[in-house]
Amino acid sequence: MLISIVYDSGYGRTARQAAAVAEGVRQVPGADVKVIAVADGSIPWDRLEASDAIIFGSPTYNGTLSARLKQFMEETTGPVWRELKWRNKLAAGFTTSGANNGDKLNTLVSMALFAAQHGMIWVGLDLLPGEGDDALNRHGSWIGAMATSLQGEDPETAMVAGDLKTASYLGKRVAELAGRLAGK
Ligand SMILES: Cc1cc2nc3c(=O)[nH]c(=O)nc-3n(C[C@H](O)[C@H](O)[C@H](O)COP(=O)(O)O)c2cc1C
Repeated sequence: MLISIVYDSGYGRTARQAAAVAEGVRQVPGADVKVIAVADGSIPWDRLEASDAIIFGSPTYNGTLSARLKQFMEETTGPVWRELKWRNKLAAGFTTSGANNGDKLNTLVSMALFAAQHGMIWVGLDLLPGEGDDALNRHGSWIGAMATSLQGEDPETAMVAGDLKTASYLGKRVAELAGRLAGK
């Protein structure tokens, strides 16, 4: 099955989270993942239409999606939404913020609502809250994968191990469910 990850990242942290999601997808036999940075310009609409699942990622800026991910969402209106081309695809989301809370729930809610408006099927996390920096789902989020980056550090060291594991877990979960839906 085809899994696409569409994300934005101003300073490289969400890009690391996106890479972790992709690594999780790759753990599932038969999963083909493409990572698409909206900042790269042209959106591969055909690939997205062919995808079984699309996973959205954004930094939390001002308590919501980055402007570039929002721009991408608005651009789907003509080529995708008018014909509900993404109907019944799986969707999921991830975000990183600077503060532990940082209002990042709102970012994931915005993604889930966007997916609902496209007739997509939202996949959250099935992980009980974990404790400690190495733990899966240390933020106790059900709606999607959250990360809190260490401010003032390079992207290579800014991400917390448990948050990257959680991102990978989400990617694997989406790929496994996409496989089940496809009867594989
Ligand atoms: C314009 C802007 C707005 C931000 N707003 C928030 C916010 O509302 N809450 C928060 O916790 N962090 C906020 N941050 C911090 C970023 O979420 C954090 O640095 C994140 O890791 C950036 O991800 P990126 O490297 O993928 O851009 C903001 C950063 C910027 C540049």
